[in-house]
Amino acid sequence: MNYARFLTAVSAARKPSPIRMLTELQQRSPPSLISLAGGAPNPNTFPFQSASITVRNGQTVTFDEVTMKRALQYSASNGIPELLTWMKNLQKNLHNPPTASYSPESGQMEMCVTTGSQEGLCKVFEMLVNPGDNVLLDAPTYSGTLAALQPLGCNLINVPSDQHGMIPAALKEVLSRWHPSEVHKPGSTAPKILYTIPNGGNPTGASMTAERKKEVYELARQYDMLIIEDDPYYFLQFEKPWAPTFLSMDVDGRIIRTDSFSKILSSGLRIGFVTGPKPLVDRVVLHIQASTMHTSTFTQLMVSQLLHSWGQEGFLQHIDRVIEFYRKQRDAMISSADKWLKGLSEWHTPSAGMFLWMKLKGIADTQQLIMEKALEKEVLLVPGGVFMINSSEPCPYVRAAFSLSTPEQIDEVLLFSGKENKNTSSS
Ligand SMILES: Cc1ncc(COP(=O)(O)O)c(CNc2cc3ccccc3n(O)c2=O)c1O
Repeated sequence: MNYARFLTAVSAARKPSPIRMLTELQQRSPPSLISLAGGAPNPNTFPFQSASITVRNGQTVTFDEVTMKRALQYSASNGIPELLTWMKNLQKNLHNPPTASYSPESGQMEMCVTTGSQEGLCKVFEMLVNPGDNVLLDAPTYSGTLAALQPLGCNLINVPSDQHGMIPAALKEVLSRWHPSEVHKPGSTAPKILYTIPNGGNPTGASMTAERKKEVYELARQYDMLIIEDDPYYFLQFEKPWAPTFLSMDVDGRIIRTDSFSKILSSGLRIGFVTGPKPLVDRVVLHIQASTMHTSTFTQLMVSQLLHSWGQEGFLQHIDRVIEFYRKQRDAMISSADKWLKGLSEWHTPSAGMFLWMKLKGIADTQQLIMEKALEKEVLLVPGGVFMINSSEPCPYVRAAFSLSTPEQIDEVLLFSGKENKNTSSS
């Protein structure tokens, strides 16, 4: 893979921060090292002394005075070593990426910690997307992705999808405007990246089949595209075996995967990961060096201590409990939709994630219904327009999240939606 062709001029111009390199050198050195280098503050001046966090299973995550001083100090831009190592072992165990054994220049699997996968997405887009670039994605899509991509001045091209994710034949049709042999020609406008949410899609709840992933991957090979696999709902797949990921089939080193702990450990701790070819992940880290410097050391250490005490088995047992919770929530929402919205609305039952994507019949655009009538009744849903590439286009869909409300509250909202739908479509 020639990774240079994918980089923006800004990303290509990034250089290692000398001061960050010194900090990381110091942190890798024995305590006997006397450093007058780093401008790190003296942790003895910090007011925080120790911490003990109670875990629901009765364990505690403890920061004694020595650990607390480390937790409150600067750390490496790519993430604290013990968390990175733990996550790399998990990725290898779950996805067995072909790139794990590649040489660095050939796209060896590399990872970095990011402040939520949102930071990872934002930095990956800013690394790859120039104004005027054609970018492929399946809309409707996560509004945070649109918020990160659209200001870059790129041209978003929608690839049709359905409840099983992106449709490979549709992707082939979109790509037929270009010839594979011409994508490397100077001035070629062929798309270089494709973005998708393969499991429990936001907002549609769609999950991509393994077969479709293989076909999409082969088309990415033909046209030498990178695939951004944004997968925060991977651990919220209700049925096993979990779908094979693009990372698991990445023989070329063309997958950039973003993972998140937000839906399984904590959304407020802001812990995400970018996994991808070393030449590209290293560029994201250079951007982190010059922006946030690193994700909070405190939260990384807190999560790392928990994960090391759980081990992968304990982590996956926790995931099973989380899946059971969201499966019950999903079932409650579907049961209420069947009761109150049959004939008035259309939907597909999601097999992962936390969203139900409903088309309200007889309503051209849900914006007014949601933002005025629903709010009057103290009901909040998301009008589907916010997930579309052109948010001003009328959209008959709403996104309903089954993550926070109780089954009783979900039933109340869908009862309201049914009544409103009847009134609106009969008026
Ligand atoms: C597909 C996809 N990719 C990346 C992210 C970012 O997750 P991170 O790891 O926490 O940074 C997300 C998070 N999605 C949402 C977040 C959110 C936060 C406050 C309020 C509302 C929110 N709604 O509605 C969301 O959908 C996502 O769905």
